[in-house]
This record gives sequence, C-alpha cells and structure tokens, in this order.
Amino acid sequence: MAGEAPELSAQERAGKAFPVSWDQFHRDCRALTWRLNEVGPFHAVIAITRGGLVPAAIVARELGVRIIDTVCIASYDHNKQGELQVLKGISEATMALGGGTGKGLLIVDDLVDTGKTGRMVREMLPDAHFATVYAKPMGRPLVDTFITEVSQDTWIFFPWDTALSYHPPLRDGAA
Ligand SMILES: O=P(O)(O)OC[C@H]1O[C@H](OP(=O)(O)OP(=O)(O)O)[C@H](O)[C@@H]1O
Ligand SMILES: Nc1nc2[nH]cnc2c(=O)[nH]1
Ligand SMILES: [Mg+2]
Repeated sequence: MAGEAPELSAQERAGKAFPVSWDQFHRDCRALTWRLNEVGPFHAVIAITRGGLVPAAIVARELGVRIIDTVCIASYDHNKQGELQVLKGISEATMALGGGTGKGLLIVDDLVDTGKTGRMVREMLPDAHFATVYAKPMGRPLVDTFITEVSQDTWIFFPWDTALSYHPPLRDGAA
C-alpha cells in the first residue's frame, strides 16, 4: 500500500552485525568439540542443512565419527523466516542407530535463533544431543551444548555467506 513502510527483514530488525571469519568459525567448532567429547561417544552426527554442514564436518572429524546424516529444512528465504519445510528427513538407518528416539546421536547446527528449526528436529529425535556453535536467547533452552551466545538483536554473518569488500573509514559515516 502507498506510504506504508516496507517490511523489515530479520537481518534488518536484528540491527547488530556479528561477522564470523573462517578462522574464528573453525576455532569455535573446535571449542564445541572439546565440550562434546565429554558427553559422547556418539554413533552418528546429523547436520541440519545447510548451515549445520560445515560445523558437522569439523565436529565429526575431531570426534572421529564417520557416519553423517542430514535433515534438510528450509525456512529463511535469505533473511526472512517463513513456514518450516522438511525437504529430507533422517534416514531409517540413522533412526535405527539411535533406537528410534535419537539416543547416542548428535544433531549439529550453526546456530539457534527463535529455536523453531531446532524444536522441529528435537521432536524427531527427543533423546539426541543437540549442539550449535552460536545461540540467541530465544533458542538457547533447546540446545544442550553451544559455544557463544549473542543477543537476540544480533545477526550472525557466516563466512560462506560473505566476501571481503571495501569498507569506508569511520569518519566518513561508516558504522
Ligand atoms: O532458530 P531459528 O529461528 O529456526 O533459526 C535458525 C536456523 O536458521 C538458519 O538456517 P536457514 O533456515 O536460514 O537455512 P540454511 O541453513 O539453509 O541457511 C540457521 O542455519 C538455523 O538452521
Ligand atoms: N546467517 C544467519 N542466519 C540466521 N538464521 C536465523 N538467524 C540467523 C543469523 O543470525 N544469521
Ligand atoms: Mg540452517
């Protein structure tokens, strides 16, 4: 409608930016594994795609786990969350490894924000251990192990979504 302010994306509403480099992300995934090593062993790792693929690879490598499955969920279209859609569920073989409830399985994602995605996967595997690298307060109660908490009004920029670019000097009005 004319004169109506355009709807803000989740990223615009967030306000604060938290850019993460590959180096930092790798370090944070290793720190996560140190904690998970106290909780395991795990029969398999389940990555919530796509964001969970990178931490799942690092965590599985460090823990020596070679069975990796995916649960493919689409929700954010760039930066606006819509209805959650399960595009691929957990395989029967992985379900059997977790005794049908997820016992001894490790679910990995890059972050929890509102917790909607995590809640959906937890419902599929109530006894699995759920780990994320980053957590915002709304999603935090769903996660068993995480490394860094950021405020709800922060948007995390992952290295696979960003590129190096020119940044104007602060005195020219850059944030
Ligand atoms: O706690 P929530 O509010 O549900 O948000 C967290 C989810 O959002 C992002 O995934 P996204 O849906 O953007 O898909 P992607 O992993 O394919 O980028 C992130 O990787 C988490 O999976
Ligand atoms: N990249 C990214 N995706 C998200 N999905 C939900 N919250 C976030 C966030 O802070 N950063
Ligand atoms: Mg995701």
